[in-house]
Amino acid sequence: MSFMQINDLRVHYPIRGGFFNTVIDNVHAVDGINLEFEKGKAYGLVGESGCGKSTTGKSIIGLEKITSGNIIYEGEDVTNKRRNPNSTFNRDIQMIFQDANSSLNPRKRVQDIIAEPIRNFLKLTPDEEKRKINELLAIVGMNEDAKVKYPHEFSGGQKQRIGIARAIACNPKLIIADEPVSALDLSVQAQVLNFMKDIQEEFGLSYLFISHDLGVVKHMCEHISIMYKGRFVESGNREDIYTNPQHIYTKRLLSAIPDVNPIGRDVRKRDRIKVEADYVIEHKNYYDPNGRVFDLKKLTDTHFVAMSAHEKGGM
Ligand SMILES: Nc1ncnc2c1ncn2[C@@H]1O[C@H](COP(=O)(O)OP(=O)(O)OP(=O)(O)O)[C@@H](O)[C@H]1O
Repeated sequence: MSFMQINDLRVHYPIRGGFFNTVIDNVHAVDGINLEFEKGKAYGLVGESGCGKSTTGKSIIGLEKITSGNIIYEGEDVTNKRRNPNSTFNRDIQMIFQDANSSLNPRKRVQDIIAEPIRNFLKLTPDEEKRKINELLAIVGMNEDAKVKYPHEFSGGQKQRIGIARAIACNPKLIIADEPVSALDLSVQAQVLNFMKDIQEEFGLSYLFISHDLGVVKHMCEHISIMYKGRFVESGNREDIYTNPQHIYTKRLLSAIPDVNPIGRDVRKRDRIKVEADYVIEHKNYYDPNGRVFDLKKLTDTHFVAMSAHEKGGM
């Protein structure tokens, strides 16, 4: 049973121009996506730069204005209530960002950064608040000494842990993690990801994990949506997406993952090209009205959009 549903979400940014600076067009950053969140599950959002991943995350939490669509949280339409700082929705849905530097106030000590949501939502006594902050620091594997320090005194991985401590302070249901590890060294990435998995299990958290890295998403998420130009071209569970991708764009993303095992690399590459080619031949009639079989290399963005629209029954 899902606790939150995102229905036909669209976020369009106006493009202004001309002498009177009027709206001449719109960027369809998010263009009709649907998502459902169940307790304790991790959902991945993958796609190349500019496809609309961050806009999706930010619009869910209320940092971007929604053009149309709605967000239903625990049975209630919260689309126009997301910005209310004291709402249950604001407490239960938290976000962590790629750049921990800019999401932690450099002028505040760690204890005040972590205390922010606690003061807003939990109304604890000063002693209870201290205990809570110590507890949270212990959960994210940090020493109590960290409390009186400022963000610049920590490494990237530690800053991300502080951001996570703040995010989990009020027992959220969902954490939207926008590229949380891509600014970190590989070894630190693994530590933070594993730690995020641990707290997911411990607290029954759900994640919306935004990344351009299919390897990271495979490690973290059981359900994955592949995004292209503001739409989902394919959604499914991890096994389906990685072993039996249906959409050519997914196949292309997967084939772009560097293959670390040299044995059989050429065979795998040939197999991938063959599945792409089969797909193209099978679907040639709707993206090529003349019935021509396209050369894979000549496929353009327009074809991908046409294919995804067709798969949704739109063409
Ligand atoms: N405030 C804005 N005004 C106008 N266009 C915007 C705005 N924010 C984002 N866009 C555009 O919306 C599209 C989606 O941007 P978004 O940041 O969501 O992509 P993304 O998939 O998260 O990319 P990346 O992985 O590079 O962060 C892009 O074309 C971007 O240029």
